Amino acid sequence: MPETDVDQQVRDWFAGSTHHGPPAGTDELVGLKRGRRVSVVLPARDEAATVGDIVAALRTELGTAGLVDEILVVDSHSRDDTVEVARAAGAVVVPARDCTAGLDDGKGGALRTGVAAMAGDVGVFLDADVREFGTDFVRGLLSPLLRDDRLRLVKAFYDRPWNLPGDVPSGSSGGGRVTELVARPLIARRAPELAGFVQPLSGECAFVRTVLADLPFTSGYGVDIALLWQVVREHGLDAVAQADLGRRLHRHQDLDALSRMALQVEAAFEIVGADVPAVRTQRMAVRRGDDGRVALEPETVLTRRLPAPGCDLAPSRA
Ligand SMILES: O=c1ccn([C@@H]2O[C@H](COP(=O)(O)OP(=O)(O)O)[C@@H](O)[C@H]2O)c(=O)[nH]1
Ligand SMILES: O=C(O)[C@@H](COP(=O)(O)O)O[C@H]1O[C@H](CO)[C@@H](O)[C@H](O)[C@H]1O
Repeated sequence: MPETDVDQQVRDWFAGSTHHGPPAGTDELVGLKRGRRVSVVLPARDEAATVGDIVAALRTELGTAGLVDEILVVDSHSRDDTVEVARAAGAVVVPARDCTAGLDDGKGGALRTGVAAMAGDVGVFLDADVREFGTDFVRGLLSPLLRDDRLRLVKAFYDRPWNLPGDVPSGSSGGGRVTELVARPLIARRAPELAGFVQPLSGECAFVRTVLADLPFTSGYGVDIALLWQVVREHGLDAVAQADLGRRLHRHQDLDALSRMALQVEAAFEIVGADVPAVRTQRMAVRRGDDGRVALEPETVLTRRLPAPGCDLAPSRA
C-alpha cells in the first residue's frame, strides 16, 4: 500500500516532535518562564485518596522553587473529601461549573472551568488519580513548551502497566483500552494526522492558555481528544509535540464505565469532525444484580459541545 502525504507528514512530525529523555531541571525551567506564570489544573471527582499527595508534591517541589505559580483543583461534584484534602495540601479549589443547570458536564466541564479560572499564561492539566506521582510529569511537559515558542500544546505519553493490586499483570502496556479499541480506529479513519500520538487520550498536557480559552470544549471524557484535534486543525501539527513521561499508574475503571467513556470519545469525533452540537446515545447496560441474575438497564449518554472558557456563561444558564 503506498504511503499517503498524511502518512509522511505524521512520520516527519513524529521524528521531530516526540521528546524522550530527562526533562530540564527546575531551575532551568524557571529561567525559561521569562515572565510567564504557570498554573497546574487538576480535574477531580472523588480523588481524596490521591489528590493530596499530588498537590503536596507540586507545592513543595515546584511551587516553592518558583516554577508553578498556582495549583488549581477543580472539584467535579465529588462526594468524598476531595475538596478538604486538596485544600489542606495547599491547592486552590474551585467547583466545576456546568454550562446548563442540571446537566453534568463531567471531565470536560471540569477542564473548561479550570481554564476559565486559571491565572497562568501556561497551564498543565494533570489527572488527579495518579499513584506514585512524580513532579517530573510537569517538568517533562513544560520542557518542550517553554523551550519552543512555536508550541501551543504538549501531550503526554507513557507506559501504562497494570501492576496495581488486583490488576492482571501484563507487562508495560496493559492500560489504554478505550485508546486502542475506540480512539485509534477513529483516528485512522477520520483524523489520520493524529496517528503519531502515542496516548491521544492522555489527560496530561501543557498548553498556552489563550489557545484553549478560545476553543469550544466537549463534555465528558471526549474532551482531551477534541482539544488535541482542534489545536492541530487551527495551528497545524507543528504547533503540538508529545513528551515521554515514562510510566503512569492510575485507577482503572470497570468495563461498564469504559463503555460510557467510549461513547463519549466517539461523540467527540462527531462534534469536532462533523460539527454537530451534541450526540445523544441510548445504551443498554447489562448488570448482574445482588440476586445473581443479569438485567438490562437503559442509559442515555449525552455528550455536548461546551462554549469556550473565554465566553462568559449567561447567569441564567449557570
Ligand atoms: O466527571 C468527571 C470524571 C473524571 N474527572 C477527573 O478526570 C481525571 C481522569 O478521569 P478518570 O481517572 O476517571 O479516567 P481514567 O484514568 O480512569 O480513564 C481524574 O482526575 C478524574 O477525577 C472529573 O473531574 N470529572
Ligand atoms: O486510554 C484509555 O482507554 C482510558 C482508560 O484506560 P485503562 O484501559 O483503564 O488503562 O484512559 C484514557 O482516558 C482517561 C480519562 O481521560 C485518562 O486518564 C487516560 O490518560 C486516558 O488514556
